[in-house]
Amino acid sequence: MSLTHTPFDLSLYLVTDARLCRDYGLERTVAEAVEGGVTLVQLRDKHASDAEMIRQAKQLKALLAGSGVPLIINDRLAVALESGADGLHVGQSDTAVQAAREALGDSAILGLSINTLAELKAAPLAQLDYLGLGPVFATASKRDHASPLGFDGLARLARAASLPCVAIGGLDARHSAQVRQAGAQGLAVISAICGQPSPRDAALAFVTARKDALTP
Ligand SMILES: Cc1ncc(COP(=O)(O)OP(=O)(O)O)c(N)n1
Ligand SMILES: Cc1nc(C(=O)O)sc1CCOP(=O)(O)O
Ligand SMILES: [Mg+2]
Repeated sequence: MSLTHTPFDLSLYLVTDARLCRDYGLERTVAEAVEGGVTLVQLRDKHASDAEMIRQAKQLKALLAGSGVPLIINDRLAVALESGADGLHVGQSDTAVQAAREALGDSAILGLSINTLAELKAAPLAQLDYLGLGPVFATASKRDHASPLGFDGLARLARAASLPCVAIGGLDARHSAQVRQAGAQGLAVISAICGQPSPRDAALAFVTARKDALTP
């Protein structure tokens, strides 16, 4: 199947946590992070109702208009459908990929979390646009996360994957080069941006690290 989805760039993928943003607030965090160089945003909120998340998603969609940065919804298919977001990210215990693809259509960006080669083997890759590989390291940002992969485990998964991959879990700008050497296209982060004194500078640090890694 050939998917005709919205273009997206996995280089620096911000996954939000409104509680972690504290006084700075979700919208200001996202706006500044995009100024700093975030290329994709995922609205993730384990506490909000669907209605609240739809409201937040619509606000973020308006804020991102014209930036070229797509908005992805974590877990909730109904929110993705109702809010006009650009896509959905599901985990192994969320809505099945096939059902999500059928509901969202071919233009939506659809991502799946992967922690093991068995999960990768079982994944319906033709229905997907990207894979989230993690956690690379243990992290306080996700309760009951799976076993950390380290860079070797990340490389094993990225090598075996035939889709673009983004690494997630315990990452900061210092890990940019190693993540790319392991074969992932980019880094997905929560706490390295949300709750930082300047989300803009925090995002910029990833961009600088990437440029440094590319400079001979
Ligand atoms: C880019 C990206 N990768 C992985 C995840 C984790 O998804 P999931 O396993 O469903 O866990 P929750 O985020 O729902 O707690 C992600 N959200 N984004
Ligand atoms: C949302 C999420 N998913 C993970 C996975 O392994 O699938 S790790 C994670 C949390 C990432 O947050 P931080 O950048 O603060 O470590
Ligand atoms: Mg999930």
